[in-house]
Amino acid sequence: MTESATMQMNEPDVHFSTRRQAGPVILDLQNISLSFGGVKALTNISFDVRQHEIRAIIGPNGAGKSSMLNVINGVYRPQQGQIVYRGEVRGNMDCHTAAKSGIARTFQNIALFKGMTVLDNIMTGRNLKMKSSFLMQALYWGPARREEIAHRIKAEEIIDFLEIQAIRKTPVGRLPYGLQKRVELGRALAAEPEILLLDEPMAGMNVEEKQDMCRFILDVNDQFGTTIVLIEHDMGVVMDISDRVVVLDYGRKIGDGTPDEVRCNQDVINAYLGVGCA
Ligand SMILES: Nc1ncnc2c1ncn2[C@@H]1O[C@H](COP(=O)(O)OP(=O)(O)OP(=O)(O)O)[C@@H](O)[C@H]1O
Repeated sequence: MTESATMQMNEPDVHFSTRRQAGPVILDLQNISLSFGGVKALTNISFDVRQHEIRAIIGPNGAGKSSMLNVINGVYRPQQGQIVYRGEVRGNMDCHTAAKSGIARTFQNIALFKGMTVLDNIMTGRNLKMKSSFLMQALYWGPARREEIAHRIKAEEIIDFLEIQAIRKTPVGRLPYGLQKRVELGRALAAEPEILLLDEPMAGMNVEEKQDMCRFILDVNDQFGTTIVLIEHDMGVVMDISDRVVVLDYGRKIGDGTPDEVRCNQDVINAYLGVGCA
């Protein structure tokens, strides 16, 4: 554990302008730079995420938001900088290890098994929690059977929580887009993550679907205590549900603060928002 990280973990709770009580820093991104050949996707980006907060990443197309999520969940390895997670400097971590350590995510384009039912898709989110060997699972024998039942109960709890009982046996490919997004959230929740990364959870949704998704995100945060990092282009949603917002533009950080602070930041207005806070 680094000295600075230790100090951060011991910091008292912080109360943001909105309703939540945020805890100590759980994730600290320090001077992250990432390039793809000559393309600089991220340049010297630093920001932190506190336990139990909802942290938004916003910015124009190509700003580096998805790349940042991919750095956090180990898909991309930055050429520079370091990540401190739960007080420890994280070495080279692949996405499997990141998932095992409590980081789950959803994707900009839905990544579900379209031919499988809602229940089976959510069950795939339990894979990392399964302890039985492949052989025991194949034979569906003894402990494997008991384990499978326990995982199914957990999946059913998530289905109840997300109010999708009526479609639990429906193949995902037959569902409207908004419900598919909800199932994808369910699959991520099935891993019981400590940090949930949501890449444009409201994209392509109508107003009613967005309201539902907002409610579920707030409920996940509130009832499970899950820390949430989300990318979203709907500024009404971002300003409404986030505790703090980090703003990227051309791979650089141009703003960081509460929704009110970011809304009134002239660099952010010029690069992205267009209109001020007056
Ligand atoms: N795998 C990759 N290979 C090469 N270039 C990439 C790769 N991934 C991202 N980039 C480039 O990095 C930059 C940042 O892209 P990124 O997708 O992170 O932005 P974004 O803010 O998420 O954009 P959007 O809002 O459009 O999803 C862009 O110039 C993009 O073309």
